[in-house]
Amino acid sequence: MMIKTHILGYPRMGLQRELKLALERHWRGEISEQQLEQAGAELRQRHWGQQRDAGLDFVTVGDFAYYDHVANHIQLFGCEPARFEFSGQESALARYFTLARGVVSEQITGTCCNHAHATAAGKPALEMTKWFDTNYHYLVPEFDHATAFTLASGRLLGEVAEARALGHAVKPVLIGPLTFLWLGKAKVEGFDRLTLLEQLLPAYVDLLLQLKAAGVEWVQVDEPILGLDLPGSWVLAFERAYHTLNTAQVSLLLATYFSQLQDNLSLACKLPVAGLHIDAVRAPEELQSVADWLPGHKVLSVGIVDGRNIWRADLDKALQRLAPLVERRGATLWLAPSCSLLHTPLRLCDDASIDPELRGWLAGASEKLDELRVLQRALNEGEDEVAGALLAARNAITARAASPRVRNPAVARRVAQLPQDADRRTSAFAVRQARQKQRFALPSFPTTTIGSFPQTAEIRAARAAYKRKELPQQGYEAAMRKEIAHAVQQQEALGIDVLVHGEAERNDMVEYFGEQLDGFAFTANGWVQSYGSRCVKPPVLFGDVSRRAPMTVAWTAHAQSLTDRPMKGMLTGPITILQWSFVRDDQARSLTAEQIALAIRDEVTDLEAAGIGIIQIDEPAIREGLPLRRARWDDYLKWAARAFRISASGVRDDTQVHTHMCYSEFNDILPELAAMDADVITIETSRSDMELLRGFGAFKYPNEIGPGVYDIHSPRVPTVEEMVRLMKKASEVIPPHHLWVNPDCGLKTRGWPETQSALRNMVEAARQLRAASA
Ligand SMILES: CN1c2c(nc(N)[nH]c2=O)NC[C@@H]1CNc1ccc(C(=O)N[C@@H](CCC(=O)N[C@@H](CCC(=O)N[C@@H](CCC(=O)O)C(=O)O)C(=O)O)C(=O)O)cc1
Ligand SMILES: N[C@@H](CCS)C(=O)O
Ligand SMILES: [Zn+2]
Repeated sequence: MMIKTHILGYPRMGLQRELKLALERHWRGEISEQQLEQAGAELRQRHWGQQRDAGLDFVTVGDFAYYDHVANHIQLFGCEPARFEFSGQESALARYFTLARGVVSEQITGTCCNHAHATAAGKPALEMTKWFDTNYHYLVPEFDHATAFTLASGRLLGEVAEARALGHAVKPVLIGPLTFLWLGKAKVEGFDRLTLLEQLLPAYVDLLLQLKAAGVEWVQVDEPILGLDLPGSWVLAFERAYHTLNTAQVSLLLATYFSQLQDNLSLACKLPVAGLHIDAVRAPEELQSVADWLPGHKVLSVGIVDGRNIWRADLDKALQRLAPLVERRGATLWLAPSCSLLHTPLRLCDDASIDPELRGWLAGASEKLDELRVLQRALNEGEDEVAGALLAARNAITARAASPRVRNPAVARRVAQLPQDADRRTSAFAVRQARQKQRFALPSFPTTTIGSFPQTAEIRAARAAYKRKELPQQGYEAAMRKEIAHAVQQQEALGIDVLVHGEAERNDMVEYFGEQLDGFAFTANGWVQSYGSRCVKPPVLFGDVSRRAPMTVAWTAHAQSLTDRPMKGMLTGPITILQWSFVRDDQARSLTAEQIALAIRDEVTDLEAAGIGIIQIDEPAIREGLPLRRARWDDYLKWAARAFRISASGVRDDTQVHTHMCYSEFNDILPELAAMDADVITIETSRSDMELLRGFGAFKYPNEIGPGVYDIHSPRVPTVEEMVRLMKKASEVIPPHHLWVNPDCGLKTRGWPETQSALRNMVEAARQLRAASA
């Protein structure tokens, strides 16, 4: 009996973000396609080597992407949207980057977010959206009646050959046909993309046959949508689809992850595939049922190591859970992380920013490979053979559980003693609104921005020099104050009503707060891809959270001292901090959220005491945190809204609380957004042409709203007319005296030239709206 190990996918960027650097150099024209391909090949080779060295039975091929793996499938199956009008002369890689980044017709110099969403005469990139409940964004395939599929790219087969030439046993990974169609978007209203399945399947069969001819035995086919509440027609389509794929006679490992199979469990077990992978971390309760239902000759791949978090695995517990399966299934049992390791940092064991004690509690992707190896050897050779490794893991788990660093009795007391009404403002919105109108005397259609201004190369370089200790603290702070003064001066010159300090001092909105809160640690190289070449370093939330000292007050008060206009304090909310961090798994997320909320509440009240009258608490990740299964929504939304209210409710009636949300659909959670009771909500709406606001109007959203009037993802400067048009559209569904005028989101990925021009037009649009409504 030999139990096998494998992974569903591995991080792509490299420890020093080598792929990001190579990509951005290529986009700037500094290195050729060939040089970029060379950098990609080196990373793949290194990462496959790590998988082999860890004793995995296969290396996984097809998880690598120069931008996004969904985009890879668009090329693989030849369904690049016709609207890009490729001439046929472009290289495949050039077309790929055009899909990903669009074509900007008006080239404006300055930093760019690397992704052009909407351009007037250029070609908008494919839309980006969240990959299930992660902070990874994929490129959305576009489907219509004319979409056709064919096996069009040799890249995957090329990578398979590359890995085999290096002597690896290879298991390619594909997104399954149903998940691929589900993730796409119908370009024509009413078009049912499921109708494309029959045409898509032959392309998959073609590919599987070629993989087989290339010597491949197993292919992993990811169908994570089996963990969603699917319409009946999609559920029914699975059987048909997999009967067709089975004709290629390759062993298929159907991979599900992130959620519970529930109603789809027996379907997943019955499909004509050779094996099934399940996420035993997110759905531990289903392991037994799957083991019962899955025929004994099929492989059961158990996702036993958490692929979504960075805690060292409890190997004793894992072995206990696996023991009955080993007895029953023997060699048809495989072990794996719960999902692709794309969502974890590559390596943490030697990260210089984390102290050795804490480091011993963590496992990045490469350490998770080692955990799999220990489990495999314990089961195949006996626990004695890995007694040392098991003991080390046990000691780490015990040390973490017993560590005084994890518990702070003062935090526990404060949470326990929190009055029930700590999440309520003193007065109802109407009373607050009247007091705030009196205090700020803002014009109708007041203008503001969402917080960040361009993170220029100079800002990043100053921070890098400060971190390397080449620039003393004083020098760094002086440089940031200069940036703030510049931002204030720009906004005053433009005539914006409510100013922001610009967030120059923040590396990332979540990492910045994590660095300043007790209970968090932060990494030097714990990068995780967010989209394309953009990465984040999620902080590690390991213990009870509390605020050591005010975090933003000095910067905000300084900014306020430079202007007579209201300066908006800028904070990140508890749910977004929770969602974009690696969070402790030893207590409920709701409790952790409450602790963060209290820390933010202290900052809010300190800002108020420092004379800041308007405070924004960003919650862009509130929707992303929604459980994938609807039955679990209510519980989450209840505690998430309460955590937000706790953070926001310590202030007077005449202090105005804003919140901001982006990257999401909100219409299905409007009552809960209203229950957050922010005085003003600014939201991303321009890409939906204000359609998103219809829901807010129909629901009679009670408080004030700033619907974004322009998409900040593009350097394109919006015209006054189009912003006036959007606001007029907004006025049809929202009472005009409730409306604010602002961009969709922060401007950190933009350059100053286009920012100035866009905001100038935005202020002029507000002026025209006021004149028209006077
Ligand atoms: C709003 N979004 C965010 C999400 N998640 C977050 N955690 N934060 C977000 O803001 N999710 C949804 C969206 C979209 N996602 C992103 C994610 C990432 C970026 C982005 O621009 N990332 C930057 C890295 C940001 C950062 O941490 N910067 C640091 C380090 C800068 C650096 O690379 N320094 C160099 C030296 C530079 C020099 O010398 O000039 C170095 O250390 O080598 C900092 O500012 O200090 C990225 O580049 O990927 C955007 C949207
Ligand atoms: N205040 C943040 C919100 C991003 S969602 C910013 O402006 O970048
Ligand atoms: Zn935003």
